[in-house]
Amino acid sequence: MNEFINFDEISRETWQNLYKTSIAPLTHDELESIRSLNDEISLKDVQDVYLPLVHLLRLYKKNLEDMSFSKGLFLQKIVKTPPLIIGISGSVAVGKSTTARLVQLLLSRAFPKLSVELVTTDGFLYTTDDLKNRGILDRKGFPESYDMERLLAFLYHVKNGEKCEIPIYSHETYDILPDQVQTIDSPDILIVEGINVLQNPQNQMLYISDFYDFSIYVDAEEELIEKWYLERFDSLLKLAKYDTTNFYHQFTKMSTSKVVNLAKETWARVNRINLKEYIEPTRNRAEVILHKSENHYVDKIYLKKF
Ligand SMILES: Nc1ncnc2c1ncn2[C@@H]1O[C@H](COP(=O)(O)OP(=O)(O)OP(=O)(O)O)[C@@H](O)[C@H]1O
Ligand SMILES: CC(C)(CO)[C@@H](O)C(=O)NCCC(=O)O
Repeated sequence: MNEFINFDEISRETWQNLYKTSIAPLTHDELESIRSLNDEISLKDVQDVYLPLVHLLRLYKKNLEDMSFSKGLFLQKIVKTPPLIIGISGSVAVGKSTTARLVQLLLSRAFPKLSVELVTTDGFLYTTDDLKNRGILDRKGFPESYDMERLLAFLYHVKNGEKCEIPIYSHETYDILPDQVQTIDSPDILIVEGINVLQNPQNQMLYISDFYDFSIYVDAEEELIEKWYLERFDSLLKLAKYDTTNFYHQFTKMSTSKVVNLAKETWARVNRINLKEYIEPTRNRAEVILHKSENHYVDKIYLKKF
């Protein structure tokens, strides 16, 4: 069966015209803040792809509010609208965090009075020491390397309007930062980004999928993702050159060909296998699939039919 049987495939040309009339163009300051996010982002993509996406998110938000209101009428009590939780998934290095930060910025603009928070599931990875003790240091990113119970509990507390503290992962130290936390204090919208967002742990009482009101899978051909992974590896190395505390510093002393081989091997042995075995199989759980081609250009969008 076609994997996308349950989706409408929408060309970029069709998508960009869907809600054009109702969206105000971005101001100079807004464009500048997007550029400072990542100066490679195509502003045309923002206008053509991400603004209609944010418009669609408005509909899901309205739906959540209407449902809470109707539930309140039924129960004859005030039911507070829970925060809207958006999941963003896809391969390592496909551009999830860049997409997530962009969506955060555009949602903050669409809803200036609301708080829009962003977390990454990387914070729920076990520490390097824990991974070593479990004998799974070479399985970082695979399902067993995350404390999924803790992620599930976190989503439950956020939906319940409670203040939470979660760990922070650093790509620079390649580990959870000791003694640092990110505080999430009852946001109106929470974006959760990570390779495992659409994976399905369940404890005895809770299903993780119940907590997401909307989800996005960022997709691209494997060869392109590998290329972006190798480029990002190179950027991390440049950042690490003079910083002895950085995990990547050790590789800055190696010859270029050795480093390229190491990065290629890590892609092939770890991230590619994870993509094929555990990440890509969750793709059709998303509400929207953003398909990217060369230079992160979004060429197709898939929207779930029902
Ligand atoms: N829209 C975009 N335009 C241009 N470059 C991009 C875009 N999105 C991502 N990139 C680049 O692609 C690389 C990977 O992006 P990013 O760090 O967002 O990926 P990720 O999926 O969050 O990765 P990870 O899971 O490892 O954290 C980075 O070098 C980033 O600068
Ligand atoms: C932290 C994750 C798992 C996800 O962001 C990834 O970036 C990672 O570190 N993977 C392990 C293999 C590698 O070093 O690329």
